[in-house]
Amino acid sequence: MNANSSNRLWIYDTTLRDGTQREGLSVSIEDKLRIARRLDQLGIPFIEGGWPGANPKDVQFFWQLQEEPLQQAEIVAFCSTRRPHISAAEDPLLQAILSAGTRWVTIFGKSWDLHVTEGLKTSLEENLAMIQDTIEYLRSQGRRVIYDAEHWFDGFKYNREYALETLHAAIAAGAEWLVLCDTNGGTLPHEVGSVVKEVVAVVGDQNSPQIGIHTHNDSDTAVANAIAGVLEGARMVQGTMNGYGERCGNANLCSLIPNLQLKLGYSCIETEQLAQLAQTSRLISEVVNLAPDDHAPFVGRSAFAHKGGIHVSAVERNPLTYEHVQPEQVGNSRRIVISDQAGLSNVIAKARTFGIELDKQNPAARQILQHLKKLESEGYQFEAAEASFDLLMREALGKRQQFFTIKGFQVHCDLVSRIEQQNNSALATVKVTVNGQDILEAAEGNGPVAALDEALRKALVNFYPQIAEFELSDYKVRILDEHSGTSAKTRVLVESRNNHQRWTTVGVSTNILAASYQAVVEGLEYGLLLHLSTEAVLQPIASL
Ligand SMILES: CC(=O)SCCNC(=O)CCNC(=O)[C@H](O)C(C)(C)COP(=O)(O)OP(=O)(O)OC[C@H]1O[C@@H](n2cnc3c(N)ncnc32)[C@H](O)[C@@H]1OP(=O)(O)O
Ligand SMILES: CC(=O)C(=O)O
Repeated sequence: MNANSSNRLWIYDTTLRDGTQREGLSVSIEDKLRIARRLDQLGIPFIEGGWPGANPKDVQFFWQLQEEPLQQAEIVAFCSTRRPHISAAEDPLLQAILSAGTRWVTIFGKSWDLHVTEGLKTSLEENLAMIQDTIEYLRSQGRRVIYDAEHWFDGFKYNREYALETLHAAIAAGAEWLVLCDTNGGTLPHEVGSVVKEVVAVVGDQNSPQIGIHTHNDSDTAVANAIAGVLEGARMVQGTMNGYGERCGNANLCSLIPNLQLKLGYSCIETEQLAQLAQTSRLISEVVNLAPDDHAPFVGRSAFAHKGGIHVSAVERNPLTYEHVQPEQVGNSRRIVISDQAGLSNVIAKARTFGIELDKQNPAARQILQHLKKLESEGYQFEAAEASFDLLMREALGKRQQFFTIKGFQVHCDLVSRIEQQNNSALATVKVTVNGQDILEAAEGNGPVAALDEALRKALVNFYPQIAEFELSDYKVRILDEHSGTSAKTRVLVESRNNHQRWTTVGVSTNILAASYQAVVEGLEYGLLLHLSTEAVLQPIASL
C-alpha cells in the first residue's frame, strides 16, 4: 500500500450490520463469519460485525470471533447511545456491546433536533448528555469509539448550531472518529462536499477526531456522495459490499474502493487485494443468496463485456478505447458478446476463446457472422448460449464432430397424471445411430423435456459413459411473438453441467418440444465435445 499517509483512507465495511438491514437479506452466524473472514483477506481495516444485544445471532457472532480472531481487521460492535434518563452503565445494550469484547465500538447518536424531539421524545440537552455519557463510559471501559452522527446532513441543514453541538459532545467525550451520515440518502454530492468542508474547518483543527462519511443510496448518489466527502477531507469511508443496505442500500464499496484507489490515487487496500474484489463480491452474493448484479460497475460479469461490433474491433486493438480501467485490476475479465450487434471482430475474438484461430481474410469468418445474424433475426440468441455458437462455428468450418445421429423421437404426455401431480407423466422414445449402430430407447420423466433428456442419455451412455455426469441444470422458455397465439415462436435455453463446467444451448421453433429437443441435443453434444480435448476434436484452422 502507498505509505503516503495523506493519501491513506480507512475503509469501514458495514455489510454485516447495515447490509443485513436490506429487505430480503438474511444471514446465519456461519454466513457472517465467512463474510468477515473474506473481508479480512481483502484488507478492509474496519469490519462492523453487528449490533450485539439487538439479537442473539450477533451476540454469538462476536463471541465466536473472540475464539478465532480475524487476521488484520478490527471487528467493530455497533450500538445506539444510552436511552434517555438512565446512566450508561445501566443500559443493557451498552453492557452487551462491552461483552462483545472488541477494541473498537461504533455508537450512533442523533444530530437532527427533529429526531430528538419526535423520535427519542426527549430534550435537546438530554440528547447531548446521552452522546457524551455513552462515549465517556465506553472510553472508561477501555474501548476506542467511532461516533456515527445519524442524519448529519439533514440536522446540519435545519439546525446547524445544534448539529455542531452534538459533534462537540462526542469530541469532548473522546470519540476518535466522527462519521457524518446521510441516513435518509437525500443529499446530493455538491451538498455533501460543502458540508464536509465546513465540518473539517470547524473540528479539524482540534487535533483529535478525524472525519468519516456514511452515505445511503436513496438518490442513487451514495458512491458520488462518499467521494465528495473524501475530496473535502473525510478519511474514513463507510459502505457495504455490493451496496447492500437499508431501503436502496449503502455506498457500494465494490465501486468506491476502485474509484478512490485507481482514479483518485488514495490508498485503501493493497493492489493484490484489489485484484480480489470481483471474486469477493461474487462470493458474498453467493453467501447471502442474492443473485449477483451482472451490470454492477467494476465487479459485474458485464462490466467489461463488449457487444457492439465497433467496440470489439477497437478493444481488440487497444482495450483503452472502451475500458475505463483494466479488468484485471479489480479481478474481473474482458468478455466478448456474440449477437446481431456483432461484427467480424466479435466472431474472431469469440472464436479465439474456443481455441479457434480465424482472421478477417478467412471467408468462413464472414459466413459465420452472416449466419449468426440470420439466426438471431429468426429468434435465436447466442449471447447467452455460447455453446450453440461454438457448434455453429464448427459446423461452418466443417469441423463439427458427429457423435450421434437422431433418427426420430416421440413424446407421449399423460396429462391426467400430470394434473393429479403424479410423477413420470411423460414417456419419450428415441432412435439414435452411433458408429453405425441403431439404438431404440424409451424413458419416463415428469415432463416431456425430462423424458426426452433421459431417453437420449439411456441411448448414449454405453457409448459415452461421461454422459452419466451431465445434468440439465436450467431450462428457460420465452415466447417471441406473443401476438401469434398458439403458433408463436418459442425460444428455449438449456443450461447443462458436469462436475466442472456449465454450458448453455439454444433452440427456436413454433413447437416448444422441437425447440427443447434442439437445445437438449446440442447440450449433450457440447458436453461430449468439452470432454474431449480441443486438439483431439479440431484440426488447427490454419490447415483448412
Ligand atoms: C440509522 C441506522 O441504521 S441505526 C440502526 C438501525 N438498526 C436496527 O434498528 C436493527 C436492530 N434493532 C433492534 O433489534 C431493536 O430495534 C432494538 C433492540 C435496538 C431496540 O428494540 P426495542 O427496545 O424493542 O425498541 P424499538 O425498536 O421499538 O424502538 C427503538 C428505540 O430506540 C430508541 N432510539 C433510537 N435511536 C436511539 C439513539 N441514538 N439513542 C438511544 N435510543 C435510541 C427509540 O427512541 C426507541 O425508544 P423507545 O423504546 O423508548 O420507544
Ligand atoms: C448509522 C447509520 O447507519 C446511518 O445513519 O445511516
